[in-house]
Amino acid sequence: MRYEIIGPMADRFDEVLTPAALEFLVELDSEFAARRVALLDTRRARRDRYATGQLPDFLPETAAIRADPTWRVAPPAPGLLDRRVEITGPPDRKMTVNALNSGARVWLADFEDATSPTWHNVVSGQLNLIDALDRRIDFTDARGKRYALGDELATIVVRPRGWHLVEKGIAVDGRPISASLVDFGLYLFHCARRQLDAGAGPYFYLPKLESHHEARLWNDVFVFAQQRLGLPRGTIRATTLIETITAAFEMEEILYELREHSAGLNAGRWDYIFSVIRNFGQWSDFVLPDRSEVTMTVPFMRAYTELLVATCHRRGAHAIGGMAAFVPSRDPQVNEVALHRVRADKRREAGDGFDGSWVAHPGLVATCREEFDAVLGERPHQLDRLRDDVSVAAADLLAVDKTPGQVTAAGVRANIAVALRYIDAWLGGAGAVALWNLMEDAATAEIARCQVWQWLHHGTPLADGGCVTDELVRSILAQELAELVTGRGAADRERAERAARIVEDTAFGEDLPAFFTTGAYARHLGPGRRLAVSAR
Ligand SMILES: CC(=O)SCCNC(=O)CCNC(=O)[C@H](O)C(C)(C)COP(=O)(O)OP(=O)(O)OC[C@H]1O[C@@H](n2cnc3c(N)ncnc32)[C@H](O)[C@@H]1OP(=O)(O)O
Ligand SMILES: O=CC(=O)O
Ligand SMILES: [Mg+2]
Repeated sequence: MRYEIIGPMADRFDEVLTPAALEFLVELDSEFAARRVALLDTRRARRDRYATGQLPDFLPETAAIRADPTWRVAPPAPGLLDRRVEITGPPDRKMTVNALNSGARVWLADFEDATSPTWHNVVSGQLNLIDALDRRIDFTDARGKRYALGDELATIVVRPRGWHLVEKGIAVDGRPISASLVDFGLYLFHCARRQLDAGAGPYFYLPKLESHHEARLWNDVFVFAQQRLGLPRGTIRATTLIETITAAFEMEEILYELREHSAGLNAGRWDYIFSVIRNFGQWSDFVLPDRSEVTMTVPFMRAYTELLVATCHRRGAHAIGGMAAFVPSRDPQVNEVALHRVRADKRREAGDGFDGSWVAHPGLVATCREEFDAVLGERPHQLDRLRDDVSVAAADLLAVDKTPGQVTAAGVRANIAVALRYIDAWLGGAGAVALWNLMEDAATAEIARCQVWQWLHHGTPLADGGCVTDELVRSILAQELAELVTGRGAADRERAERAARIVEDTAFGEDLPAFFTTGAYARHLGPGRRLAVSAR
């Protein structure tokens, strides 16, 4: 197999893209590429079945795994025992320093939802991780502000991109390589030994899995990679995000597949909501109200998080909470509301038995810590809280029609505005942005554009009169675009127009594309030379 670097080489990229590291990626690709493609086909077939009215259920063929009370996941690895606060964010240079110094126990260095997968972001993110581990990342910015690592740093956990994405910057035999394998492989290759020398290990978060077969693929990747790099089996640890409705039916099986390498499960709420719409959006009893109304306390979300905690603790695995989207604001009143909402979210999670949770911003670390301290005290986790009281049936996970709330004209406009502005930022290289005091990333933007599609598809009535029509959404998009481009130069205006076309293509059409990122990446991001990329 022959590899080729398609992306341009910038300063120090050769330290990441070494011949040995690239050979390792090629080995991973040749071993696992075909299985990845087959699993993506299975995803499509499953979605097609849901389109004909079938609904998911717990799997009969894995009942024995669920019924067997004896198995447990591996004990927590060094640096992952106490995870009461985890901060997330893209591994850009400044945020790497800020996240590691934030006081959180863990930093999720994110190549997925929070990163726009430009070639520069992908390679420089890896470089920043190497530099952070070598303590070579200190710098002074243009304003003269100095960034330097402190003494107490968060444990690094890397989230590679999901199985659906490819990386055009590296071609193997003329085709783009799996983005998951690039992010995982480069980090493991360069940083596993560095992490072990520092008393931790190579740790990962696994995003957007849809089944235990996909967990098995990751486990096989881990076994192969450890053997190839001479790392003892079980060195790698991975927390799996349960952020698709189909994975919620296979939580126990996912832990089982990864049990030698598992570090628990995380309730990835935003992608979870997105996956419900993606899979069942065409059914009228799955129409959701305004995005702001789909909170963690509505019945189908509550069922999923309760099941997640109970499942994890039965198997000795950490249960990690999700992301409240409110970010601090410079406006004191807005800030007070944001902190209050984040506190309520973390209090509920700690009370429900989660062992820790996520924050999006350093200004939220203390709030999350206080709520978990109040429940955990000196204990590093609450794995002993078995939640035998929890009983969740398939119908509870699918009780989307019990979600209270309405669809309003303001909700339609908010979704269009968020989708447009987020995609515009993403095309510009920013994978996470604060919009109207909320953190927006690929997962939250996917909800926004899918809800528009869903409401259009159903001609959903609006609480304030009228209903969602093609005319309405197009006129809102035109207004929002006009507002966005006001005062912009030609290049930025053109980028916003491209973003608007992506919104049209992925939210206003007959069919609902599974992800906006796949098609938008194929057409608009990544290195200049075009490789054939299918928008799966
Ligand atoms: C659905 C999911 O998957 S959730 C997980 C994925 N999403 C994320 O990880 C989003 C993470 N959060 C962020 O990216 C940011 O907080 C944003 C984009 C939402 C807001 O960032 P900003 O607009 O820079 O916020 P703000 O101006 O308040 O930041 C203040 C300081 O905190 C830093 N900061 C903010 N968020 C983070 C973070 N998550 N990690 C590290 N540093 C951060 C900023 O860099 C800035 O640093 P400076 O004072 O040295 O310049
Ligand atoms: O990745 C997290 C989510 O909520 O999506
Ligand atoms: Mg997600």
